[in-house]
Order: sequence, then C-alpha cells, then structure tokens
Amino acid sequence: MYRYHQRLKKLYHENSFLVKPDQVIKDRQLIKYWRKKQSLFSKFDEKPIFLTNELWYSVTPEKIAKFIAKFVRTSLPNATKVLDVFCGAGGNTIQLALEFEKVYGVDLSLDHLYCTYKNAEAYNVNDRIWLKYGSWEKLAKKGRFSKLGIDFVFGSPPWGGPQYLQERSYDLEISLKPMGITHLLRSMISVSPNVMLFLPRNSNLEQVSRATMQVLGSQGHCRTVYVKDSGFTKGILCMWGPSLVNAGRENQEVFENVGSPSPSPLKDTVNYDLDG
Ligand SMILES: C[S@@+](CC[C@H](N)C(=O)[O-])C[C@H]1O[C@@H](n2cnc3c(N)ncnc32)[C@H](O)[C@@H]1O
Repeated sequence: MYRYHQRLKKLYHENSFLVKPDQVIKDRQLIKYWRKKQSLFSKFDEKPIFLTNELWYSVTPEKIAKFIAKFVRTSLPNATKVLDVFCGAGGNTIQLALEFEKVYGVDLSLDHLYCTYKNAEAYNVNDRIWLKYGSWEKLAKKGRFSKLGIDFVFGSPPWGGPQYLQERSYDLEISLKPMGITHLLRSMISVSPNVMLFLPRNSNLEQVSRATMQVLGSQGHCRTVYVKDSGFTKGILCMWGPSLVNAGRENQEVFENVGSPSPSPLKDTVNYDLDG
C-alpha cells in the first residue's frame, strides 16, 4: 500500500501525463488521435487533460460517453450509484458523474486511475467519483461491489489495441480482455441486473447471444445498439436488464430498427447515429 501511495505522490508531484498544447507526439500511431483530441475531451483547450499513451486510443470519445450516460439516466430514472469497471482516462466515468450522484471506478493501472481523477477535476465532478485500484476479476470474486446497492454497471473492456479490426469477426471469448464475455457478464450481473458493455463493431453477436443464455437462462434478453458518428459505426453497446432492454421502445423515432425480431436472447439490433 505504501508503494502505491509513493507512486501516486510522484505522479501528482510531477504532474505526470499532462497533455501540453505544444506537445510533440513521437508515436506515429497516436498522431491521428492527437488531431482529434477535442472529440475525446471537449475541454482539451480549456482545462488540463491527462493521458497515457495507451489511453489516447482507448478513451471513449466524449460524444459517445455522453450518449451512454444520458441513455442510462433516461432508462433508470431512480438510479443513484453506478460502477465503471474499466475506468481508463475517465471518459465514461466523467459523463456518468454528470448524471449520477455517485460513480465508482475501477482500473488495474494506477496511472490510469490518476488520469481519471485529474480529468474529473477538469469537469468538476471529482467529488462524485470513488476510485478503486485493482483487477476487476479479483474484486468481483471477493464481492467487493455486490453489497453497495449499485444500480448500473458499465464496462468498456480492453479490445486489444487498434488492431481489433483485423479480425473479420471479433472473438468475444478469446480476444476480449481480461476475460471472455460470458465470465465478464456473470461478474457484472453479480453487482447489478443492469449492465452495459461497449464492444467492437465487428463483435461476434452469436457469442453475445450464447453468453446471455448461459448467464440469464433461455428467457434472458440482450439489446444491441450500433453507435454511429457521422455515419461511421464506432462500436456496439450490449445491454442487459429490463429497463435498459425496453428503454425508448415507445419512442420509436429515436431508434431505427434494422434487425428482424428473433426469439433468441439477442432480442434486437438498433442503430443510433449521434449526428442524426
Ligand atoms: C478501453 S480502456 C477504458 C477506457 C475508459 N472507458 C475511458 O473512457 O477512458 C480499458 C481500461 O481497462 C483497464 N484494465 C485492463 N485490465 C483490467 C482489469 N483486469 N481490471 C480492471 N481494469 C483493467 C486498463 O488499464 C484500461 O484503462
């Protein structure tokens, strides 16, 4: 514990991972993310923002994170406590904290937890977040979050870097880290029945269906939303729990149903364009 404390003290003292306006990005892979930095955090030019190299390509763009937080707020109007199990740079944690009273964030990287906290300061929501250092699998196994009355659990797990699109169909049991979708879903459902995962757009939907059946039984339902920005699909949101699965059904102009209703646990597929 002392070691972690010392490491955090050093990070704060050195203002580590601060993105400076005139910073030269040496990693060529990161240049395209640097050019679009305003889409990651709109406050980039106003407030200090902190990112490790890995976070440049793994943070959820602000528009998507905002959509997720507002979707969940509308679906679960009485919810107060939510959990972000892979909080990274805080892209989702921050937007959730703008909607909910208390947001718990977990990450295996102390550097990333520090970035989440510093970025939350930029959005003035650091008093609403509670961060826990550790691996999700260990924390879930110990039941660390199961008795806190958490209303919703979100996860944007590591997809394995930008090369995730090289697979024609992304294998959610093998390529997804730190565990396959069935184990991940089971661990998240043990905290709350309302769960959402942000996954690659080429995810194998058969595996989503199978995981749903294995964890929730043959009557289980999952809803899949394709999230597009300016016509480009950025990823999919898979959600479980009746309030999330049924949200917005009465308001069909919001969702364009592009899948045929099927009796499988993969209830339907809807499309949402954030620019639409
Ligand atoms: C895709 S990023 C999350 C990005 C985040 N949603 C954001 O908007 O900034 C995935 C995060 O999961 C963390 N991670 C990886 N393995 C983990 C584990 N076993 N337990 C908890 N966090 C883990 C990584 O350190 C990384 O910060």
